[in-house]
Amino acid sequence: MSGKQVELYVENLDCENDAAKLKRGLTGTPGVLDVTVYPKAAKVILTLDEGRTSPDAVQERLEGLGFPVRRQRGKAGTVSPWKNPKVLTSLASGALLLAGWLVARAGFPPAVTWGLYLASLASGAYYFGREALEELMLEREVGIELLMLVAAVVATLMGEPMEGAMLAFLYSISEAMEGYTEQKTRGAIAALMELAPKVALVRRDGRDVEVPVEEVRVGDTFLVRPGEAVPTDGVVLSGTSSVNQAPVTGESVPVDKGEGTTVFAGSINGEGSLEVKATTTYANNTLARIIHLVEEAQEKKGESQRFIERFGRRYSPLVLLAGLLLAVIPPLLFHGDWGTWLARAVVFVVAAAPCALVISVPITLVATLGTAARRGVLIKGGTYVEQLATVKVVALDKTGTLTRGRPDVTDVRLFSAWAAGPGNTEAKLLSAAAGLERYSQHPLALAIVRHAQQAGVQVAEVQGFQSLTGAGATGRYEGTPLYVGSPALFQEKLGVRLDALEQELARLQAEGKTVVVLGDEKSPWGLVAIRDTLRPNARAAIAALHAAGVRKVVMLTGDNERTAQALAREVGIDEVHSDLKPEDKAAQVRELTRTHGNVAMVGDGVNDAPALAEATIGVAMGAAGTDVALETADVALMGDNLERLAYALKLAQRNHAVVRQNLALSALVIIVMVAGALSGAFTLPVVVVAHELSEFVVIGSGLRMLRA
Ligand SMILES: Nc1ncnc2c1ncn2[C@@H]1O[C@H](COP(=O)(O)OP(=O)(O)OP(=O)(O)O)[C@@H](O)[C@H]1O
Ligand SMILES: [Zn+2]
Repeated sequence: MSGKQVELYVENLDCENDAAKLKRGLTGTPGVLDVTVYPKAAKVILTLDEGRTSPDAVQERLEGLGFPVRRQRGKAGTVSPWKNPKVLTSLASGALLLAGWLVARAGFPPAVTWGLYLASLASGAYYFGREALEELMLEREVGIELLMLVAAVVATLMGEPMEGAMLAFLYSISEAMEGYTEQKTRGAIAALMELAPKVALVRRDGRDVEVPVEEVRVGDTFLVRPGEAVPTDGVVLSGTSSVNQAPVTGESVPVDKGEGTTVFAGSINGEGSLEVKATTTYANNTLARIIHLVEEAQEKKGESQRFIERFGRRYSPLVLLAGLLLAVIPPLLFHGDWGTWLARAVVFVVAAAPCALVISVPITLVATLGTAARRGVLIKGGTYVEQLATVKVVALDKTGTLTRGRPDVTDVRLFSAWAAGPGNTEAKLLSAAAGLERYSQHPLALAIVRHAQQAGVQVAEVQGFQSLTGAGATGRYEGTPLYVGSPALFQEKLGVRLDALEQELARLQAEGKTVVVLGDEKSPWGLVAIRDTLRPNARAAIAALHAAGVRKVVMLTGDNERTAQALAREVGIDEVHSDLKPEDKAAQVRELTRTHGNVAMVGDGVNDAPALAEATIGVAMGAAGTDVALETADVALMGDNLERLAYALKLAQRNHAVVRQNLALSALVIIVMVAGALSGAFTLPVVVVAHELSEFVVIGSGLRMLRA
């Protein structure tokens, strides 16, 4: 059964409890086939059977459940806290608490004071109390909310209504704060969408008309004037300009754009005017996809978060049980005073509640993922952040990763024996080589075809083209089989000797050039040397990786040893593995993982897909233009800058440090407070305040990851 997918952003959805409630509310609604809730993004993705329901009906249902639909994404960060019901009930609770206290001091009868305190308790506990009970009854789980509710109610029953009310008020305000900060943190990424303009100047019937960006269709031509932002992704039809694409790639150095180049939504045009053909709709542009992927990543918990959640699920019931035993055992067995021990039990339950512990990981992670994305590094979930922090080896593909992947022919040499034949010229060699290579997508093939065309050579007709993966290609030229490929293909597979040009070959390879041989089954015709330029900052990027604590930077390539070594020396690579087939690359990655630990593999996905899949973390570079890389990589560097990987490693290490500090701090606070509670040194107000303070400190500390 297939249905229509609808993506909705809703208000008031800010934690797992809300998510569970929303899911319960919608599941079973007629026509709703599937519900996926993204609490951190405040987003719901629904699959609807349109025959039985409509998006409007579902919106109404959501409104009824207390989750009204927001009109636009990206508004998350701008939602006013004064409209949030959790904030409002909490503030009411505070006001009533204050009133109760004032009234008590003014000497009003206790009934009035009690009334105000009880109202404060009810208002403060309205949301978390309901959550506590729903969790208990529907999911059979004891949550922190229940610990707090029980403590507040028991304190009140013991004749301390002010303490009960204060607990409810402080806990509710910290909950509201937590929800609000999380919303704001994740809003930071959705706000990127605001960078794309609201209207586009589209050419319709020969005139330029302003239309809302949502109405731009694929294939439309739109105009981007100097200084304007690009409304959606497209290919430049005419004009030249330098464009700042920082929202997408995180790099504010302007990039030159001209006919045939790609521009991304949200980029800021420089001095020139560009005419662009839209390649995506507004909803599907790269910026929107980045936001979507980050929102998904923010839901994907890392190992440590899952561990803490599991721990929390077992720990909270134990706290409640221990509190119960604490209240009854000493009085029953050791003649303790009932009142004293009940009070201590209440203090203990609050002291031991693991609020700060539970929040420390997710808040930090949400901030880290958002910050990384704004700097052009898309990390697909908590697990990868954790693994990035402990990367030991970085493996790099050569073509397209260390080099630009747009090689050029530098030298052509003929074998004298072949050149002695009638009509055997460089032009004929190039014509035949280009005839074969025009069927191949390999960067080397493109270089050869381009060179032949520039030399004004007629490209020959070749039949029966066949690609020999990782070695070259073959086809029939003037009736005989012809081969183009690596020297190894000729020497080992075909048994053709290359002696006459052996020295020349070695010299070219030592210069870092890739040498391709052309020849038939009996004799070689000539050599074509091709050089790909190294990326300008490759050397700096590799130094940065070492500085970030990477033990080994390794090159994995299908090219020959000499060429690979020459390039590796130029950029400071530690180890080279050459002449690798795609499956050999994967095997190398496995071996590196076994001997050193976590391996990050950077590649372009052309002949290294198996290796990318095998690595702990598969990293794609220049992912902004290529959909597949963006979707399949574990970490996507949006721009073409390898230095961003070192940035990602450092960011992950900082995330790791902040999480560790947070966990240590919250554990320490719990230990001190529990000790104080058991010994009777701390009263309820003391632990409540300390508890909430520690939570604020942890949130504030996690938010440090927003700046990096
Ligand atoms: N279409 C082709 N034309 C000429 N030579 C080819 C072709 N395809 C492969 N080869 C030869 O086979 C070798 C290995 O190719 P492969 O695609 O595995 O790796 P690569 O492009 O050299 O480098 P990397 O593995 O770093 O991407 C090339 O260096 C080249 O010598
Ligand atoms: Zn708390």
